[in-house]
Amino acid sequence: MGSEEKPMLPVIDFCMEDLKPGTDSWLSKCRSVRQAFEEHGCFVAVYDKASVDLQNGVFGSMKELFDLPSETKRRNIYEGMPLKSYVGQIPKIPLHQSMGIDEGTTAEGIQNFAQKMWPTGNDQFCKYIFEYAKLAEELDRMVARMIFESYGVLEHYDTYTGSTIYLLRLLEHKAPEQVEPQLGFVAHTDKSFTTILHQNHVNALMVETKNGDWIDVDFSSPTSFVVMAGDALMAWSNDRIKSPSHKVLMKGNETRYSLGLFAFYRGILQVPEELIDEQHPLQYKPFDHLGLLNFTYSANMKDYCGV
Ligand SMILES: O=C(O)CCC(=O)C(=O)O
Ligand SMILES: [Fe+2]
Repeated sequence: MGSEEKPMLPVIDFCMEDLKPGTDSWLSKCRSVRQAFEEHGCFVAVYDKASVDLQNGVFGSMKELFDLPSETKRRNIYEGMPLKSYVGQIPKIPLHQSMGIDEGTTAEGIQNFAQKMWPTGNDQFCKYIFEYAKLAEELDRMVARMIFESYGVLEHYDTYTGSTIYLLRLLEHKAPEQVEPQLGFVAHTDKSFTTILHQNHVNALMVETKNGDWIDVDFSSPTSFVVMAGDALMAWSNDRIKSPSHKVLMKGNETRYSLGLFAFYRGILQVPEELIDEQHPLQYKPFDHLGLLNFTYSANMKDYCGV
């Protein structure tokens, strides 16, 4: 009994009306968030703030973007910064295309990006992407507060959020060319502090567990978001939280659109004293988080700032 059950990520509900700091439900969510991060490095958040109009608008806008000619999409270039630039037509992962939007939660950042793609502007695109980014940012802030609070270092939270910048990545994965599942995006860990993922109804994300199994993540519901720990949260937490390896494996015959909101700290991050003890000796030197943006997906945190 139960042995055939598929492994699943923890699901944490953020929809409650009274989810406010100081309440009992808030404290219990803080504990759930910490536990999910420590056990899996990620979880599915249920967050019902996106209207049907916003959902349709976001995924419709993404289709319009990725349907642009390759020469146009290549205008989104940041020299030496693979996380921000246009990625596409890569022989190893032909189904994958992605675009980064720098300062992706600001109207200006989104408008600058849209200007590169549509020289006469695209108000609809900007409206929907901005509205979505704000909502994902709100969820990220709430999770960040819960992380700081659950480790007893809430006083660092304001400094942290005051210095966060967000990179928004828009991704398209085409259906596989054959019947067999095909890799959409290679296994990697994120370089962010936290990442918020959202997608259309097409599931394809897989996350590696601590014992090396791969879990299929179902977040096909419009109210589901994946919250994932990046390498910077792993280092900040002194390895209490591990950034999980994840990849995209495409099946079926539909195009998948997904969005990743990556939180980066502008400045030096370091392990709080409270998180260092005999069982958890210091693992990382203070590090410049934005410096990680220049690294590729294969960069290793221990090489960057291990003690
Ligand atoms: O498309 C997804 O769900 C995951 C994308 C991802 O892992 C990334 O952009 O870092
Ligand atoms: Fe990722």
